Amino acid sequence: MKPAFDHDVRIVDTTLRDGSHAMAHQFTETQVRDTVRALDAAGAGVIEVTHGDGLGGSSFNYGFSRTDELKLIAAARDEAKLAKIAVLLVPGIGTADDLRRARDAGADMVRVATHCTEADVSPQHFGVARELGMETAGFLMMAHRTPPENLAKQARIMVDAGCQAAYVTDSAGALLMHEAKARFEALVAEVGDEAWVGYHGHQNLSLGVANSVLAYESGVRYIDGSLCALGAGSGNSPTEVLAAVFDRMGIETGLDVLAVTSAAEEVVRPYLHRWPKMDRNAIVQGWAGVYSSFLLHAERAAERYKVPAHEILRKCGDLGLVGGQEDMIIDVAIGLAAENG
Ligand SMILES: CC[C@H](O)CC(=O)C(=O)O
Ligand SMILES: [Mn+2]
Repeated sequence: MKPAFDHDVRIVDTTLRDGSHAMAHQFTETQVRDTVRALDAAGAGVIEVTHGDGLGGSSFNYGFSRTDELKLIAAARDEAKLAKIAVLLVPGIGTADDLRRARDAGADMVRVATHCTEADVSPQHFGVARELGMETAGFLMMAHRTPPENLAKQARIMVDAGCQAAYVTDSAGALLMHEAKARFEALVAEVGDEAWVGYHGHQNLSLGVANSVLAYESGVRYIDGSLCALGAGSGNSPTEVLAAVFDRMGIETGLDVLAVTSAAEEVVRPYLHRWPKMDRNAIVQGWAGVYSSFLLHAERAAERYKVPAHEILRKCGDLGLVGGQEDMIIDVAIGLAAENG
């Protein structure tokens, strides 16, 4: 059953979840409160708050959070007058109990994320979410790595399990426009009568906003963005740009363009240590199809083993590494260091 929402398209802001990768998971409660307040006032419908790798992500493998994510979720719930609060859950990183705790802390929606060919690990979590009365969405990550017809079959598994919005998740920012469109159309044809279709883009090849327009034209109605593009790799489609572009197209997002640009400029920008950008490393991620959240891990390994980060990332692409294999980045760096003598 498709949840109702008030506008032509539901923009889901993930500054405080995907942006956690770019912030090395160091968000403070004050930053979260200020960002939620500004987004909520600007008309954001859904704001996602979690460790970058989802509930339970704070760990040696993915990076420790500065502030307990349940505290951040509760703070977000406290600040949001109208917006729903979403959390991300990767089965195996987060558990059903993590989801129950997030619900108690005030989360209204969960987005269950699996690799694009592994949707069959998600039904349990959709079941728990629906029992808890939460809205649901499903992320099919690294969507460039499987053909449109298979991605649609994976979306079908999620929707049959209780997912209300199945996402084409371009984790590597690798999808060219025709590739993205084929996936949008395949999902809309397969599940569009029962569920919404969503698009989550990364800007590694600078196509997040263009693909968002194509997504809308293909029938996609959940579209992700982040203020200042704050997200993994070169970041996500900037929420403030989506607001402006859809406004020019006459498509109602519920976002006030000037208020959301102020949220980006005056609230988020001052706390950025690095503004996500399309530098060599991020472009290689889009070109070679590498999971965007590998960026900081690869840069750290590059420093430690004295090999260029873009070479590490390219090798990760050649090896076909997927989310959850962050530890392999070290192996790759050690291997390259040995090869380079
Ligand atoms: C599970 C973490 C990951 O960052 C989810 C996501 O945003 C993506 O795959 O792009
Ligand atoms: Mn992402």
